[in-house]
Amino acid sequence: MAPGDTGVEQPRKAHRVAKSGAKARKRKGKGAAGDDEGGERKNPKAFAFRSATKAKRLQSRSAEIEQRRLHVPIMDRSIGEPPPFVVVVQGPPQVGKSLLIKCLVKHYTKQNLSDVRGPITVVSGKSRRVQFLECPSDINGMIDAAKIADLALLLIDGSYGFEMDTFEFLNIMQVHGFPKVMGVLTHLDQFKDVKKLRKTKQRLKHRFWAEIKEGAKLFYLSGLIHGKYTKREVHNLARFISVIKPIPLSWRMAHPYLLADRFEDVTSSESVRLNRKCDRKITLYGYLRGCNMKRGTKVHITGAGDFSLSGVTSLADPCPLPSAAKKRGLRDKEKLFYAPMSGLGDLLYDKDAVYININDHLVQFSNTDDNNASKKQGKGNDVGVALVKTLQNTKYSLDEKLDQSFINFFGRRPAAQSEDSDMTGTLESNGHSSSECSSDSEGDNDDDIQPSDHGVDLREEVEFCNGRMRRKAVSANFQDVDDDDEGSDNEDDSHNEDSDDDHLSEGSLSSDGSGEALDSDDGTENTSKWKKSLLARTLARRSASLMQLVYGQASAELDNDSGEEGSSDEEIFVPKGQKKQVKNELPSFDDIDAEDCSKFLKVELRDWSNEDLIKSIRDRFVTGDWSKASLRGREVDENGEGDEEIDGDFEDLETGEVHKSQAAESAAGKPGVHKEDELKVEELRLKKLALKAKFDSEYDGSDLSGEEVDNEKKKSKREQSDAGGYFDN
Ligand SMILES: Nc1nc2c(ncn2[C@@H]2O[C@H](COP(=O)(O)OP(=O)(O)OP(=O)(O)O)[C@@H](O)[C@H]2O)c(=O)[nH]1
Repeated sequence: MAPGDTGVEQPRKAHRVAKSGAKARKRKGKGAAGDDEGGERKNPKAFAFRSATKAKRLQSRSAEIEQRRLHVPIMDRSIGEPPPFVVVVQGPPQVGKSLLIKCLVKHYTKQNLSDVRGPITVVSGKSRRVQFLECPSDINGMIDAAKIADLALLLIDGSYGFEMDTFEFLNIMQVHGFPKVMGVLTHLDQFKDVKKLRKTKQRLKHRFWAEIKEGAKLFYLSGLIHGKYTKREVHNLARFISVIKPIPLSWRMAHPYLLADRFEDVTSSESVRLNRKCDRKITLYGYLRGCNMKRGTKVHITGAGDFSLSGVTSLADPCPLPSAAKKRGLRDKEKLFYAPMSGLGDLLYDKDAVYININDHLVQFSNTDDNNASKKQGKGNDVGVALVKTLQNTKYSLDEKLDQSFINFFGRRPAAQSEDSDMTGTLESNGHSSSECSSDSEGDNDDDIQPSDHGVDLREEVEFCNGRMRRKAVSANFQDVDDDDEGSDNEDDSHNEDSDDDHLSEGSLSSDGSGEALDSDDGTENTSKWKKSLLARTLARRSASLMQLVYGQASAELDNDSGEEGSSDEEIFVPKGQKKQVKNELPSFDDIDAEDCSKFLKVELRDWSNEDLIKSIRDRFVTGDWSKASLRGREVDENGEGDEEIDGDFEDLETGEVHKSQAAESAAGKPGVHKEDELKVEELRLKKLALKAKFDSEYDGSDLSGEEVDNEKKKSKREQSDAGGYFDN
């Protein structure tokens, strides 16, 4: 029977303070320390600094703490669970990006990923999720990835060295707010010599530090075991990824953005059937980052433009944190990953449907079976069967294909051929053969490599290595012995006059290959030299203007245009407003498509700091001289542009003021001079009208008949007589 059941409360023992043992000793120790503190307070001189260096260090430390305290605090506006941490895996082609993501996913989730497609979300800890994204190897993909990266893993092929892709990505990241960056060296198993490996590691590390910062993290993946990176190395890397703290970037925190991990076309099939090119409705799914997104706001989809948002809905978290996930039953496993594009995941609850995902490798497609069968048949494959199968597989008819195709009259990339020829040139001049290119950067140089503090001299070297084009990034400060020797040999042949700092950039064989004379002014421009080749390549990619190819330079046309404008005789035949159109070839602000504000239109703006320009419009305001403007209006009138009488006397009904017209006032002053002017103008006008009539009589389709001309003449005479009467008064 339990004692509580008796209903009588047992008396509890009072606590007795221990007088001996560990606790008592501890208590005693505390007391002694207190005495010491007291002693320190009693005799402060005894505890003063004895070393000046130590004092300085302590002072600077306290100053640093104080400064940090004074910094503007960063507001954390996130509500609830934070969205997954975006890890962008970037590197040149075939460096091992997909393999690294697969290994990391395996480490976190114990799942084998067959294909890396789209963002992959995994739970990396009790309160942390990570979203892996493979960065495409093209510039546009890099720009998109840099915008959302919280951590960038820069993969570098250790056996080859740095490639231009890495530097391009670093540069792009600098523009979009630099996230955390970690380097990962791969392909290190291709080194046979341990000493060489050590030297290369050291060299690449210092090069990496010079580019990012002293002490930046660089991981080494020493090789593959069963086609995967070693568990230990992946484990270490995963731990670093799990503990890294993202840098809060103010711009990102103030703007809502979303990395879509799934999208669906929800356009009704009927409207698609009626018009294949109809406006589609797309639903995008993803974790919202930054701040809240409002309905009706415009969203920019990278690479597609601006669109209006018709609605935002919050859905259940597809990859909840272990703490937040509610188990529905014992059979419910914790979902530790979410990768709909890669075919990972099971059940998916949507706004209006539930999806069951089955991994691609578990699904038996009849198509795949056919392919396998045809593969098995090998060379003895029946041609007829293959032909029929290809016909069955045809997606578009010939007409549709013809509709989509275009005929290329002129080469779209005229510089591409030259680029290729330059590449071969580079290959020859460098003397690298495809077999040796993987190990050409190694040497037995024992000198210590010192990272430079300022701009690093960088040049691009295009090579063909293992059957593919690679853009090696070579820098003067971090070159090894082999490269130095070869480089100096080549340079001795061709460039003898180069200075220490500039010889590498001068001797560089960039991919644009135009033999451009690079600036050799000072070391500060060194970092931007490689970007020139980037610009040249972009320009080369730009399609040629058909107009320019047929009619020559546009500048000549412009000259002609301006010449035509000068001739006053022909002005008369230009329809009203047409001249203006020709002049304003550039679109004005009114023409800008409000829907797509992502397009940048070059609009000619006037320089309003110019005094003369300001004076020229002064009279257009209420405070200006309106009498002049009215005169101007009349002149225009007299030139045959309009019939309305603008000027004249009028009385301001509000103030009761009577305004006299300029003409009337001037008539009172100097009537003779004005009369002469008027006559001259009238003469000119008649002359022009006569010319116009002559022109009209020559062409049948003219709008102005002879009768109209007569009417015009009569009208002008009447006006003249009116004016005369006016002056006579
Ligand atoms: N020997 C060796 N091979 C590696 C290493 N890392 C990757 N590979 C191999 O390199 C090849 C390319 O790997 P991927 O992961 O497909 O490279 P990737 O960067 O995703 O390639 P792309 O997506 O085409 O840009 C694979 O066959 C890998 O097995 C490494 O450290 N050592």
